[in-house]
Amino acid sequence: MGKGTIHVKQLSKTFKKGNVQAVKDVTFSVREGEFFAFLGPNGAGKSTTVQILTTLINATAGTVEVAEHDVISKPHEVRKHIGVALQETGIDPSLTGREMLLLQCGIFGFNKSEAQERTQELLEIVQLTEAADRICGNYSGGMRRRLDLALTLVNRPKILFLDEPTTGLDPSNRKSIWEYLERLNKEEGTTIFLTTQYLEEADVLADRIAIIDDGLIVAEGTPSELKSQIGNDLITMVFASTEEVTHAKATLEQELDEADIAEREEQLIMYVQDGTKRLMDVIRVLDAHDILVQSINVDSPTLDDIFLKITSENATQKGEVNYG
Ligand SMILES: Nc1ncnc2c1ncn2[C@@H]1O[C@H](COP(=O)(O)OP(=O)(O)OP(=O)(O)O)[C@@H](O)[C@H]1O
Repeated sequence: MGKGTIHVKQLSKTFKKGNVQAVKDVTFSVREGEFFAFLGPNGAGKSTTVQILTTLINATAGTVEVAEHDVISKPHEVRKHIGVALQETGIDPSLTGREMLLLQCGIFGFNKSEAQERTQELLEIVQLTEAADRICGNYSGGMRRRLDLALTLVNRPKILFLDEPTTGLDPSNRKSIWEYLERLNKEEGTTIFLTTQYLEEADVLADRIAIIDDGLIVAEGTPSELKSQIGNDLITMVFASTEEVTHAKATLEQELDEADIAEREEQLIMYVQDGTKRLMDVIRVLDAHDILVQSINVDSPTLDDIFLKITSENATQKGEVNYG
């Protein structure tokens, strides 16, 4: 236990409007000082979960404890220990960056000199010292995100919630946000709960990842645990047409025991434990059946592969279309 922990049990949220079940019986915990990523496509239920965890909306069912307090019965206690940066920033375009920060310090009860000191410190952390006295309305998207991050850090929160903090940013701005977050997590021990659609972001930053799809957690683990779930290697085969792909898949499944193969456009992806050894079998089968393959490679899986595999299995189980 500790102020930097999150415990979520059987959390569900149904929006009456449209009768949308946005979150379905979700259970997970985040440890003190952990960097936790909630990874999922558009509409998966990430923002809804963040809004419940940060006391902004109520759950339909389940229990949520953040910083050792129940979000329903003790929302004010929870808010004392958290920082929240949502997708829409709460920045007033007519104020300067410095004014925004001073205002935020005031909200948290800092006196004038404390507020000035903390503001200067935060401007330096997010590298906005030079732009501090310009109005926020003229800031670039990246600068606005950095200011937003600084605003969430004013009260030195034990837990920081970030809802897609780098969506829409260019690679260099994304990288600098990553660096601040890593520093904050490593040096200050801040627990970070981050939602993202970017696999690379979760892979680079997170100690642990939960993959959410259609309101359900479909996988959870460290980046390497998730990668090893689907085999150590991938054999990727490219064919000239989708008919060839379908024919090759059926043939390989018939000839090779327990072949785990997915279709993706003109490609077949085969999940295997030992890629180099299995490659020989694959070539032998394709050759024996006169199936022409345009290219064939052995690679290690990325989180992208895991994501596609898991979410397509989830869709198949529900009888929806496969990604193939
Ligand atoms: N206030 C609301 N009223 C009705 N439905 C809602 C509301 N907010 C979200 N939803 C629905 O709940 C589902 C989950 O939405 P949510 O915003 O949590 O997804 P997300 O994973 O954050 O997506 P994105 O990456 O696009 O932000 C979606 O189907 C969405 O349309």
